[in-house]
Amino acid sequence: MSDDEPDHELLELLRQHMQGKLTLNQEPETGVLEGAEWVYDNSIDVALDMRSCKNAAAAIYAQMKEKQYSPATWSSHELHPDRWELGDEETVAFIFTMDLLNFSFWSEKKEEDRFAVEYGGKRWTGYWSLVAALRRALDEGIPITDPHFWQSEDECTLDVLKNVFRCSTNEQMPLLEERLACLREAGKVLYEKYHCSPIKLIDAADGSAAALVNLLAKDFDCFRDEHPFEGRRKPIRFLKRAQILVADLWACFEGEDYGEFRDIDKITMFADYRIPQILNNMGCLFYSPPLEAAIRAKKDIPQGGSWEMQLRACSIWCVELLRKEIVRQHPDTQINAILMDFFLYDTIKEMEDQGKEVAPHHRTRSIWY
Ligand SMILES: Nc1nc2c(c(CN[C@H]3C=C[C@H](O)[C@@H]3O)cn2[C@@H]2O[C@H](COP(=O)(O)O)[C@@H](O)[C@H]2O)c(=O)[nH]1
Repeated sequence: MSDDEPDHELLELLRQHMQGKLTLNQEPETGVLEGAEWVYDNSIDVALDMRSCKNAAAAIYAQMKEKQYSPATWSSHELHPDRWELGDEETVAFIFTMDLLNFSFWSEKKEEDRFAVEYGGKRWTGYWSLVAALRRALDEGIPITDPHFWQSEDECTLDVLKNVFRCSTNEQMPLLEERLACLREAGKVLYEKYHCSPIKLIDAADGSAAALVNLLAKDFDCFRDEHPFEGRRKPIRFLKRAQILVADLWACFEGEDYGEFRDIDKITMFADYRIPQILNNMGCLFYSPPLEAAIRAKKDIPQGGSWEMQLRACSIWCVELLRKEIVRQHPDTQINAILMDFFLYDTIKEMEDQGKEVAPHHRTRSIWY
């Protein structure tokens, strides 16, 4: 083709693009933010206070800077492995197992009677009791992070899991049967689709955080945290444990190797029962009187109900608005929704440890968070 001849192929591509017909290899999206905004726009029992959000954004930024929050903060927690301690493969297996079971630790018992795990000379409750129990099992030679073990109905039994989660009080780890079902399903899916290896699953996402979240939601029932909401055609996607799994990999590996994701900033806050609590405490999130009364009375808030969906979605949207405000005030910041979430979770836990008076978190018993 001589220089003065038009490149018809390029012109055709351009024409298709101008007509919106050209779909370049578009990066995947999880749809979590879109769903959260939709529910926020249609919420009547949960709302945001924009003045408090503006003040909170400045306070969160200042405290995160002061505490130097970064991906490395994750491994600084005593029970979290850093990537060198267990080696890459076992670290990935540990994080996958942890976030497969990372749900519903709250208890109505008094502090001394609630489920707790003794490990490393300390008493661990809540999320940390899970991490401590997994470490203790590995120390005792129980292959609790091995998908082959999870599949075995002879080896990985409810009694074995009761032993893994044994504790010194008379309260059992909540939803133990459901946790066993998660392990069993994950073992089966990993065997059928990923050569029994979480690393093969990560490789299949080809460096995209959104793709990995979508793969987890597509292939594993127990990660498919999406639910219908009043009149909306598509389910609302929270994908909390799928997202926190990607976030924990990113943080533990500090954005390298099995933690390297080019679109990590697409991960949102993780819709659990702690972040709504601290957002409410900060005045950012507030409730209709009946919902406020139900939460303060520690009433059961049914999973999938309108109240619970509004709580989770509006919390995601609130953190997104806080993040945008922080970026507006500090355009060069590395702070993303993951680090904000980690900070908010750690903060509410510190406030509780210090005995600070905070309103209760909402009570929903579910495998999703
Ligand atoms: N949104 C959000 N939810 C989180 C975490 C974590 C722990 N992440 C660690 C990793 C890095 C951070 O720095 C943390 O040290 C647990 N959870 C959820 O909370 C609940 C447990 O509460 P409690 O029973 O009080 O321990 C339960 O639903 C659990 O899934 C988080 O980070 N964000």
